[in-house]
Amino acid sequence: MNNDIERVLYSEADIAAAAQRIGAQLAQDYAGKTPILLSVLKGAILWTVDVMRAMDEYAEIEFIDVSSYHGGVESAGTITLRTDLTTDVKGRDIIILEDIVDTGRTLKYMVELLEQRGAASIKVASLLDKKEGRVVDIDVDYIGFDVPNEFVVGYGLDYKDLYRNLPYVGILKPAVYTAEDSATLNGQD
Ligand SMILES: O=P(O)(O)OC[C@H]1O[C@H](OP(=O)(O)OP(=O)(O)O)[C@H](O)[C@@H]1O
Ligand code: HPA
Repeated sequence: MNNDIERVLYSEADIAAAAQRIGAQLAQDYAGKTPILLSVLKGAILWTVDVMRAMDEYAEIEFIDVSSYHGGVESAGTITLRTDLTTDVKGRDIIILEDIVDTGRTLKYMVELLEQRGAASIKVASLLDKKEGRVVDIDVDYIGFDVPNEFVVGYGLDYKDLYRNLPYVGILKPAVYTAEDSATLNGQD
């Protein structure tokens, strides 16, 4: 699996430090508020457990499962709500936990959904912010790293549902997806 990575961008230690930094900042900013940490599955799983453990403040943890990449390297442009959250967010302070904000479509969808449901406040804490990928106008409030415009995997981020279990974030060798995509096109997959 490591052989498929062109270059490591953020090591396990880099990511741990970012989670500590953001967890501590959230504890300070949300003191006495008991926010909901809303983890966006599946990509944000590792980021969620690391940030929540670094946040020394009362908080509830919820999950929502949305997808637009369907395992590939391009956003489908439409968001599929696979599993909704069951908690009432009306009047609550929400912190969306994301692994990456790229085109911004997933985040925009999430913010609109939470606004419609009457959330009191909505902020986002993302491990990665790929600003060059943006196609909708939306900002990230708490950023782990500004990531270059490359397709990255690891620490929750996937290609075809693989690589999420790498402890670091790295650039996937383009040969991995170009080879697989052309195999698919040729009916070999
Ligand atoms: O800013 P965007 O272009 O919308 O991309 C960001 C979203 O893409 C990934 O999810 P994906 O659809 O791959 O689902 P997954 O988390 O289950 O892998 C990632 O976890 C974000 O939620
Ligand atoms: O660079 C990425 N890698 C994995 N998943 C993603 N979802 C949006 N951008 C990416």
